[in-house]
Amino acid sequence: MGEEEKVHSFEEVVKHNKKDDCWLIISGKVISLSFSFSFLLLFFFFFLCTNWDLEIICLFESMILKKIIMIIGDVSLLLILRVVFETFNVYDVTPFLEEHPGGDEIMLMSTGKDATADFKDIGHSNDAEEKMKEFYIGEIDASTIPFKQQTATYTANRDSGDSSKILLYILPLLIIGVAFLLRFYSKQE
Ligand code: HEM
Repeated sequence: MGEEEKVHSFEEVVKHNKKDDCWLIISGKVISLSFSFSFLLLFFFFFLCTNWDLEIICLFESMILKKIIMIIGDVSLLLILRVVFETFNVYDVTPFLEEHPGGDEIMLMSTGKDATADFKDIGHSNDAEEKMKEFYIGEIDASTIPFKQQTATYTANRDSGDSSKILLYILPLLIIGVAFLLRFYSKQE
């Protein structure tokens, strides 16, 4: 690894697209915790429902319904802290071009964009993933990725972002909707 590990801009990375200077962007996994405000709100909603004796929110007469609401509250507590694991790593593969079993041309074609899909589609072995580490020179600053690149070539990342958005916003709304339905029916009983 010739370079010092650092955060690179997208603009800088795409310039390294030649045989004697070749950098690749491949996403990797790091474990970090992120805080979900919507699940915190959800937890407080169910906490109040089950623990406070307020007439307006404590309308669940049935014990089974109360238990269900308590479980949903506990699950939302667990989801307040989310594990996020995606980072865009930069690799200086210049010294490896000649010896790459797939050839140098294919590597050069993967420069200037997110090469994660290219790398994964080949079905590289664990040894290849170990080898990658030798060429790691830092991460890419996500805010420097142009919008077009983010939508066109950062598909894998965008998809995982969409699914986490569904989990973060639609799921709490659905759960609250179900809670109100349960409350409505338990009132009628
Ligand atoms: C740091 C980046 C990369 C490293 C360290 C790497 C390493 C390797 C290694 C060790 C192999 C031998 C087979 C294996 O062990 O899986 C291989 C094969 C191959 N790689 Fe890569 N590779 C990298 C990036 C890429 C990229 C971006 C492409 C673009 C599509 C690519 C395409 C191929 C192909 C086509 C083969 C041949 C597969 C075969 O013949 O079955 N590689 N690579």
